[in-house]
Amino acid sequence: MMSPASKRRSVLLIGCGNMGSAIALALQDKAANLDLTVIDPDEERTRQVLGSQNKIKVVNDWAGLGSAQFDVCILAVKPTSALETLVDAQQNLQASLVISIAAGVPLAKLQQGVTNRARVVRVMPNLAAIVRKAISVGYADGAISTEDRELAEFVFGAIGRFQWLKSENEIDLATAVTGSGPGYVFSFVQHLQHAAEQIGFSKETADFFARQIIIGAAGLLEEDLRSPLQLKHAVTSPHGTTAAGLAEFEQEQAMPRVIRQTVAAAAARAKELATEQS
Ligand SMILES: NC(=O)C1=CN([C@@H]2O[C@H](COP(=O)(O)OP(=O)(O)OC[C@H]3O[C@@H](n4cnc5c(N)ncnc54)[C@H](O)[C@@H]3O)[C@@H](O)[C@H]2O)C=CC1
Ligand SMILES: O=C(O)[C@@H]1CCC=N1
Repeated sequence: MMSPASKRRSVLLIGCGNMGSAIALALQDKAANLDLTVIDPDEERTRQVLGSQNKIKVVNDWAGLGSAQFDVCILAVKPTSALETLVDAQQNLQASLVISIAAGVPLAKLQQGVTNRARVVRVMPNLAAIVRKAISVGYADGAISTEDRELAEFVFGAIGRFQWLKSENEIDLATAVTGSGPGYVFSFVQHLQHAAEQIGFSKETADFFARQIIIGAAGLLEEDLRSPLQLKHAVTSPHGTTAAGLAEFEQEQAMPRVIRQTVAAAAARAKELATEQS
């Protein structure tokens, strides 16, 4: 079998917002064998975000696609319009692997909008796709072919790391961790910045500090083999400043409870989204 990287394929990306644009730009850079078409009603913003130095074709309605057929379709619209959009696209997706990144929209629902139910995959990436450091998780049912699995791995490999999950339930749970996770981290940075301002630093300095702390810590998590716990111990001198700070931060009713409740609330919302769709 030819590897996904060695065969020329056409890709239709539906929806070019935060995630769609990140995926389109990564595919353009990293997957030279893919011919990319993007459809989004906001053509002007789409052209602006994608820039002009590429071969991506942009259209703003289905008529712009004519009778073109695509090997792969990536569905990157809001969950509420996922099925309706797939139905609209159906005539152009007769031979497509369809990959939906819409949070919470069940596989069974997506399958209602396609002609070949065996060729639908759910993937949950995250916003770090913009810098090609996403973690994406995927789920497909047993009917999916090995070739389609490899194709999905290839496409999402362009934006970072990829892992298959064993059940559809897991993809909704992962959405609350990996999909939403960058949002929790940005909230942490935002509040760290505010705290630095409160003890006297200017907004600009506090912003610089808060960002660099995360960038430095992320670099350690990427390059240093120690566990997060070991790294934490390396920062924390006995009776020192970090120990004093962590004594507040790690109180059971403080950060540990907040993180647990945050992830549980997001997971509950992912489940609700699934029922809203069915
Ligand atoms: N933002 C994030 O961090 C993540 C989002 N997701 C999922 O990705 C999907 C997109 O999210 P975002 O990119 O944040 O949303 P967004 O609102 O930034 O982008 C949606 C895009 O779809 C376009 N659109 C609307 N109707 C359309 C149609 N009928 N045909 C083609 N394009 C249409 C809009 O003009 C917009 O550009 C959602 O389903 C979300 O659950 C998944 C992982 C992470
Ligand atoms: O907040 C959301 O619903 C989407 C899914 C994961 C990240 N953003």
